[in-house]
Amino acid sequence: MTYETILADTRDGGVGLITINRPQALNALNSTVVAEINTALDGFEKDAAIGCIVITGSEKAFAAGADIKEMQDLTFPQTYLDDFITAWDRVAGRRKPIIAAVSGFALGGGCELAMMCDFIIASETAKFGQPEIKLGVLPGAGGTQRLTRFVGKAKAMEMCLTGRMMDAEEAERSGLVSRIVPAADLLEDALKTARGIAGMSIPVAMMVKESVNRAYETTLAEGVRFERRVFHAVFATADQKEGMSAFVDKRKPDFKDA
Ligand SMILES: CC(C)=CC(=O)SCCNC(=O)CCNC(=O)[C@H](O)C(C)(C)COP(=O)(O)OP(=O)(O)OC[C@H]1O[C@@H](n2cnc3c(N)ncnc32)[C@H](O)[C@@H]1OP(=O)(O)O
Repeated sequence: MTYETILADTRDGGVGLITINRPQALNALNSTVVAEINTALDGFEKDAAIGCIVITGSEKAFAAGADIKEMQDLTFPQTYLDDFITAWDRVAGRRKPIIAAVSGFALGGGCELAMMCDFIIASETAKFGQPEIKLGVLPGAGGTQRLTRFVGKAKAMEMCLTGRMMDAEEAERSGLVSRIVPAADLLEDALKTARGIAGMSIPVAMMVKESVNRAYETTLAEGVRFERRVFHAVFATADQKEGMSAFVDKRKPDFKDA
């Protein structure tokens, strides 16, 4: 796995890029890769220059799931005592926006990792699926819950019960991915999108992420109340003054993340 910081140019913000790189196993996610992703994310979250993160894989595979060879001999006490898979949840708990740039297979834990990100940009070759049932298990990194929220019960149930894959078009139609781009443009498109987000006020982008995520966790009334409190709070930031002044002055805003 590699990760790098792409520093800000004059207008846009800095982006953290994580590339899953285990080609011999179609980027299957073993515990080392998951630990490396978390280490990279820890660094990006602490780095004030980074405003958005992109996680990607290769053209053939974003990730073909959790590493089956690592899991095959595990016993119940081992999974229970080690709290197997729970380390993956740290991706979903991150505060800075994360984009998944998906080409090729995003299966099992690969699909679950993509769904833990804030949105998915897919190449036209992307294939999503939760095939765990074919291995005699079920999705264990949130797939039954997140897929259902993205695509609804009927499709999620069918995919989890049959292991059928969904292509990029169906995934876009169903609300799993935000956009489809040509495979050759995927990374540049995701990085451009990430740079744009990183060029906003970073604390405000984080508040947007937190507020949208509330929609998944609470009632509409509670969610709207939360949004209203956060909305009032942004008027205490210099970035609100800068953003609105820049609009009135017909110039580009220069956010200070303050
Ligand atoms: C998160 C939790 C709790 C669970 C999971 O994620 S369970 C895993 C879910 N994923 C899968 O079941 C997908 C398994 N992979 C496949 O079905 C196929 O590899 C494929 C359809 C994605 C691609 O098939 P293809 O014929 O193009 O390639 P293969 O020859 O099958 O694979 C190449 C190479 O990669 C190894 N590989 C692929 N996926 C995994 C995986 N998830 N874990 C470990 N290794 C994987 C595959 O064994 C082969 O390696 P060898 O050449 O050494 O046999």
